[in-house]
Amino acid sequence: MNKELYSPEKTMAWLNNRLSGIFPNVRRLSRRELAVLKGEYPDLLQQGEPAYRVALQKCLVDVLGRALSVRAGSWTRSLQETDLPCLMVSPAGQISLVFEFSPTRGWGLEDVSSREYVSEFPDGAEFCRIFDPGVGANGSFSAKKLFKQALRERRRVFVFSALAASMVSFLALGTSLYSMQVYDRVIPTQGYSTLIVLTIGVGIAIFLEFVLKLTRSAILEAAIRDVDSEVSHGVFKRLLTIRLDQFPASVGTLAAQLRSYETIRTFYFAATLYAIDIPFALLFLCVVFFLAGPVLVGIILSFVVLAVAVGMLSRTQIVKHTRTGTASSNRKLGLLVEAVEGAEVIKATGAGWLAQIKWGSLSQDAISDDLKVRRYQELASFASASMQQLSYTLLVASGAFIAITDGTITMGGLIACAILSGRILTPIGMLPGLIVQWAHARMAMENLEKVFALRNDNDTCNQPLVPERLHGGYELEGIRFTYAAGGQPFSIDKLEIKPGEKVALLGPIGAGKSTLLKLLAGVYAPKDGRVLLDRLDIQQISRPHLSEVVGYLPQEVRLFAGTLRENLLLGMSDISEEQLVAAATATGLMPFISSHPQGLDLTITEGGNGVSRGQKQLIAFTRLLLSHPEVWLLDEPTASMDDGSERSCLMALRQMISPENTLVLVTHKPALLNLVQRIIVVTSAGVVMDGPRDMVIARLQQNHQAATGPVNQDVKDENGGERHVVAQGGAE
Ligand SMILES: Nc1ncnc2c1ncn2[C@@H]1O[C@H](COP(=O)(O)OP(=O)(O)OP(=O)(O)O)[C@@H](O)[C@H]1O
Repeated sequence: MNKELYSPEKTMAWLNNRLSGIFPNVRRLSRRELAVLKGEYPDLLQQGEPAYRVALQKCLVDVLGRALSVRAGSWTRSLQETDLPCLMVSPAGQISLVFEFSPTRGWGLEDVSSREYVSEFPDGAEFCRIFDPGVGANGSFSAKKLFKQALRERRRVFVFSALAASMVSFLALGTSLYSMQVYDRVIPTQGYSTLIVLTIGVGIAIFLEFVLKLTRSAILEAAIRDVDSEVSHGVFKRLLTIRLDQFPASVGTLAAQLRSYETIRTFYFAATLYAIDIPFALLFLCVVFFLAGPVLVGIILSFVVLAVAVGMLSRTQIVKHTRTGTASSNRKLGLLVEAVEGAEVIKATGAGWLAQIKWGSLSQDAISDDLKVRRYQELASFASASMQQLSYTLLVASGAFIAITDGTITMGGLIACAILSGRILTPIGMLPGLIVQWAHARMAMENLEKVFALRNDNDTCNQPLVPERLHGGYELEGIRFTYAAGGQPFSIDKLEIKPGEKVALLGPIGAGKSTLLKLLAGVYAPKDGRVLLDRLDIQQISRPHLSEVVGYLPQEVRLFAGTLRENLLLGMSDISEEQLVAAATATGLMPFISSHPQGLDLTITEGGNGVSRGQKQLIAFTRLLLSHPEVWLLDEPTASMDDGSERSCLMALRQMISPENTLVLVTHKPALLNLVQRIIVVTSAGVVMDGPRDMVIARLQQNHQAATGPVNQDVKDENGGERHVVAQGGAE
């Protein structure tokens, strides 16, 4: 037995490499993350029965797939060329990757230690397709692809649905032919025994139809749940990979756009089921033709034309009003979010009435469009119901007329046609509603595609770089960056930061210091020019890898709902309790943790409510210390701290930042300048001063004195010594 094939550690490492090689947007897990996953599979795979190993290997694929954010399809016993790449588990519990099919060499198989071509798979082997939801062949995301992929995966459900629909239709045919037989044969001949047999037969048919419908509905429900989970997974994944500078300004619009996948999913299912039912309506139409001739078929076809016309007419109006209505309701949602988050300011400034007026006017717009959409929807549904009744009446009247005048239709035949017409007219009557649903789904898809069209992290390269080690040397040349909302572009002609340099960025408010820091963190991409980190384009370095190496502490600290411990360990998995306590002690967070009865399990509510601004900053700071980055990018890290906390944080930074680590610091606090040897002064015109710390401070003070007279304010630095405040606006 080849033990390597059963080793979860080796299998995971091998699959991790192979899958991230196959799918351009799949990030390779770090050794640390793999170690955590592996913890779930203590050498169990090497023991046990083959069947047990097979189950564990499947579990391993599932867990690893979820961690890598790829999806494993359902396990099957057959394999087609179109299903590649896929994973195979042999009956002995060996896992292999089926990577290609060659007409001459056969199936390409690879496992932990070898590669080979085989013409046949071992008996009882099981396969599962591996795919990246929403990712096209060229690595591009598209909402349409995401849905198509999810539905294609469940094509078996639709095949079953079609089969069930065909059986239900034949059973329905039985019910209508039963009426015909009763009227034409049983009543004239008084055939009681025939009546009993026919009635029992129809009773069984009705029961079977009921069971089939229940089964079909349960299977479809499961498929809807699966599609929903897959699509929502893909949509959320897309949200997480949008590059930060691409995020739309309105939260309401973005949330509504992302949520719209539910409308699309509902339509896709309704349309697919409708399409499955249509051939059977045609079958019934043929039966009507044979029983009653072309006149009755003509009446039904006229109803089809009218139903489509009603649907299309109302669709145009619905699209128009949905478009304007959606914009208003998105703005309403945005205002709601703003009002909740800014409740403090609204109360303090007494601006509630202004928000109320805005809310009122947006509500009016939204409701008036909503009502118009509703009106056209109802118009379509009432018109189709009336037309359906009219067609039925016309059908019966014409049938009766034919039966009286030339007798080509028997009474039984007419009754069978009337029953069958219900089966044909009902789906046709649903057509206007479906057309309306299509209009909504198309708009939802348009909105979702707008989100999918936003640029994402690492979208300039197919296989993002994962360098073994980054030293933190930056080179920026010809940088030009503009916010999507517009405004003055931020530009830098040339800037170099050597590995291990400790730099402060100073400048007046709104000069672009935070923007520059985000460019250095790689979360923003410049419009022109490139930010190079260790000579590599930072946009080509894998985003998750960059997050591990580059520690970026933003100005606005955001905590997430959960516990304090979860917030401190965000994105990290192998931090021990001792390390956590040591970091919290170093930053001065420990007294806060100890003073609270829940300690590290303190509940943090959505948006980080429940802790003060300074505490939030301390938590974020402690989190950064725990992550041990190579490059430290700090945006006013102590802005909300008191002197004591600031001193603790400064000491912690001194201890943690090694001489090899690069530090870029934005600050308005003089005490922090003790950490750096170089100062870069930035204004809206770009870099205006750059040099050794003391020289730049001296020049800034000279500029300040020249502008305002010799007024210098002295403050104590972190060690209690006197320092001069650096004039932030002095460079202007
Ligand atoms: N999300 C945004 N959308 C549009 N413009 C923005 C956005 N964020 C910042 N700006 C603009 O970009 C410019 C630079 O902003 P930035 O936050 O980088 O300045 P800063 O030097 O860090 O200021 P401060 O010292 O106040 O933090 C400002 O004029 C600001 O108005």
